[in-house]
Amino acid sequence: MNEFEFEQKRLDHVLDKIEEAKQNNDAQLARAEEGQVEVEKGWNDVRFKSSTYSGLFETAMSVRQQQQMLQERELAQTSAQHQAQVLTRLAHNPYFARIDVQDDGSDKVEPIYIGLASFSDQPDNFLVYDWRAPISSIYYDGGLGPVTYDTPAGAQQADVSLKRQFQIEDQKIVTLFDTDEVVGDQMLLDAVAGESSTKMKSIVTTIQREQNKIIRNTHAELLFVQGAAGSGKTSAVLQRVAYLLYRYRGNLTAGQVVMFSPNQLFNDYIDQVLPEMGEQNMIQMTFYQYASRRLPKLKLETLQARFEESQPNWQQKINRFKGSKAYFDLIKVYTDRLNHSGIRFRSIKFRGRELISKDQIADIYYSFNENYKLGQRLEVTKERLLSKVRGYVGNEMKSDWVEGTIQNLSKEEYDSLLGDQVREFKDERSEYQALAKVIVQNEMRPVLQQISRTRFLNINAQFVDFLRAVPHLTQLNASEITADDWQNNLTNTINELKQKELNLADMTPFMYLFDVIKGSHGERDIRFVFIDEIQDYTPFQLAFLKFSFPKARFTMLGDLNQAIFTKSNAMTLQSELKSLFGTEKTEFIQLTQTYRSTQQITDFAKATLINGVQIDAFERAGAKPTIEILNDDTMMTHTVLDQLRLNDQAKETTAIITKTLQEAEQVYAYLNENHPVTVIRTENQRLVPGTIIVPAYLAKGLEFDAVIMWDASAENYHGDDERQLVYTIASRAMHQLTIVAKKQLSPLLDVDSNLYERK
Ligand SMILES: Nc1ncnc2c1ncn2[C@@H]1O[C@H](COP(=O)(O)OP(=O)(O)OP(=O)(O)O)[C@@H](O)[C@H]1O
Repeated sequence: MNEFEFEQKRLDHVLDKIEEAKQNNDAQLARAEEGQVEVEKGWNDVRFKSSTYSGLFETAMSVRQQQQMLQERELAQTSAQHQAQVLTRLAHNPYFARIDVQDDGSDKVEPIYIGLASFSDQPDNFLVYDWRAPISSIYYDGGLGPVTYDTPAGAQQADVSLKRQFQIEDQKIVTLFDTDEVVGDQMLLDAVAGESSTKMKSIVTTIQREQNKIIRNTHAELLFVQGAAGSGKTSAVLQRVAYLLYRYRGNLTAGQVVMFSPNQLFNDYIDQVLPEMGEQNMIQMTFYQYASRRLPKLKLETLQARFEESQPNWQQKINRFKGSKAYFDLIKVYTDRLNHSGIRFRSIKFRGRELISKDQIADIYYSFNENYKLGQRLEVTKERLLSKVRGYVGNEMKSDWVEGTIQNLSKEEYDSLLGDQVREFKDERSEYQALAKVIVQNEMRPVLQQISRTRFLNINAQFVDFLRAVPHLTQLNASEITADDWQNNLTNTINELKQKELNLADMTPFMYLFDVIKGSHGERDIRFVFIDEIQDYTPFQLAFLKFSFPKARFTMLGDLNQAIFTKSNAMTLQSELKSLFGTEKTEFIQLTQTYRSTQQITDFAKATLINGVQIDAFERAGAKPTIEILNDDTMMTHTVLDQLRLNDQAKETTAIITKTLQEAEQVYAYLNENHPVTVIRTENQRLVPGTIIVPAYLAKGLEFDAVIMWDASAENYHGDDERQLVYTIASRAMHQLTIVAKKQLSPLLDVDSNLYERK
C-alpha cells in the first residue's frame, strides 16, 4: 500500500467514526428535545399554593426545581447542538495536515492530524487535533527536526519527522504532499491565487510563522503589529480571536472581545470568518459608533466629512495637538484642579422654577473633604440632591397648582391617580393629602431621574471651560499654536456645541473629560481589544481606549504606509504606544511579506512610497499595472468600460476607486447606462457582488480582483500627504490594476517606467 492509499484508508476510517459520532449525537439531541417537552409539561404539576407560608415555600421550591431541570436540559441540548455543528464541519473536511512528532522522553512517534476542531472516538484517542491545540503550533512554526512548543505545563521539546499537507474534497484526498518547509509555498500559492469575494475567508490551513506568533501570543499587554498592505494582519487577527476563545474556553466569551474596525463595510466583509471556524463573532464597531453610543445627544463629525474637508494649516496644528498624549495628560491636570473649585453645574428646576441653584449644588459638591475623588464627590452630591428634592414634596403639596389640579380631576384621573391604594379615607383632608402627594411625586419623578443621570452636571460648559484654561496650563507656542488661533478654534467649538455638534478633534477629549469627572472605571468586563488600522487613531484616542478598557489586553494592527486620516504623525505612534503601555509589556511584530497582490502590483504600489516601511512581494506573477492618460471624462469612461468588459470576461470582480464620494457619483452617472455598477456611498451599505464604485476612504481593508483607479491626475492627487492614499488604493488590487488620468498624471505616480505599462 502506498502512502496515498494509506492516507485514504485512514481518512475513510475517520469519516466512519465521525458519522458514528454524528448518529449518537443526533440521538442525544432528540432525547434532549424530548426531555425538554417533558419538563415543560411538568409545569402543569407545579401547584400554586399561596394561602399559607409553607404553601408559598413549597410552590417556590417546586418552581425552582422545575427551572433547574429546564436549565440542565437546555444545556444538554445546546451542547449537543454545538457538537452537531462541529461534526458536520468535520465530516465536510476532517483535517488538512499531518505531522509526525516524537516528544522528548517518549519512545513513540505520534502522527498528529490537524483540523478545524478536535475529534476523538475514545477518551484520549484523538483522531483529529484542533488547529489551536498546543501541539498543532508545530505545524505552523517550523520545518523538520527538533522543535520546542508551548504547553500549559511549560515548554516541550520534540522531534518532527514528517510534515504532510492534504486537500480533501468530497471525502477523497485530492492532493497530498510532504514538505520540509513551514507551510508549503505551493499550498499558499493555491490559497492566494483564488478569486476575491465579498466575504473574507479563513487562512487556517496556511497560517505563516510570523502570523502564528500573532495568533498565539498571550503574554503581551500590547501586541503591536505593523504589516504591509495585504500581509494578512486582519486575517491573522481573526484567527487570533478564534484561538483566544479556544484557549480560554469557559472563561472568555465572544462578548468580552471587542474589535474596532475602520468602517462598517469592513465589518460586513469579515463577519463570516469566525462563524465558519465554529466560533461566535466578537463585538465589532467603529470608533465613531462607539462615540455615538456614548454621546447620543450630539451630532458627531462623520468619516466622509473628516476626509473630504480640507483644513487650513493652523487648524491642522491644533487638531494634531488635540490628538496628542500631552493633551490627554492636560485633561488630568485640569480635572485635578476641579477637586478644589471650578466645576460647572446646571440648576435644578421644577415647573419652571429654580429648586436648587448652581451655587447651592457647588456648595454641596465642595462640602466634602479633599480625600474624596471626583467621582465619589459626584455620587454623594447626587444622593444629597435626591433627598433634598424629595424633601420638597411636603411643601409643594400645599401649593396652588396642586389644589387647582385636584379640583379639576375627572373621575378617570382620580382613579388612575390612586391606582391600587386603599380608597377609604378618614376624612376629606386625608383624601386631599393622599391625592396631593401622588400628584407632586408624579411631577417630580422626571426631576429625580435627571439627577440620577447626573444631568445637573453642565458638561458642555465644563468642556468649554477646559478649552479656555488650556493656554494657561501649557505652552501652546511649543506646538506652534498662537493665542489667536486657539481663540478662533474655541469660538468655533462653542458655536458647534450650541448646534449640538462636535467635531472629531474634540470628540474624544469630550468623552474623556466627562468620564474623569464622573469617576468612570471603564468597561472592566472586556478582556481583549483589537484595533485595526491603528495609524488612523491619534495617541489621544489610544490612551482613551486604554483608559476605557482597563482590564483588556490590546492588539493593535496597522500599516504606517497607509495613514490616510492622520497623515504625517503616524511614525511617532509606535514610540507613543510604548510609553503608554510600558516597554516591557509591549511586543512588536512586523509582517513584511504581502499575500494579496501579484508581484507586479506590489512592486508598483511600493514604488509610490518614499521612506516606506519594508514590503516584500509574494512571488506570484501577473500583468503589470497599466496607466493611461486621456483628455477628458468621456475618454476615461470609454477606457474604463473596455477594461470592465475584459475583467468581466476574465471573471474578475472590479472596484473603481475614486477620491471622493462626489466623484464616485459622477462616474456612476457616466457608466450606469452601459454597465451595471453599484456605488458604495456610506459605510453602512452592504458589499454586493459585481462591479462597485467606492470612494477611497471606504476601501480601507478591502480587496478586489481588479481595481481601476479613476482620474489619478495631477489635479486630483498632488499633496505629498496624499501619497499614502494612492498607496492604499493601488494595494487593494489582487490581480489587475488599471489607472486612468486626465491630461496630466499625478506626480505621486511618478515611478520607474519599468514597473507599469503605459498605454
Ligand atoms: N497565511 C495566509 N494564507 C493564505 N492567504 C493569506 C494568508 N495571509 C494573508 N492571506 C490573504 O492575503 C490577503 C490580505 O490579507 P489581509 O486583508 O488580512 O491583509 P491586511 O494586512 O489586513 O491588509 P490591509 O492592511 O491592506 O487591510 C487576503 O486575501 C488573505 O486571505
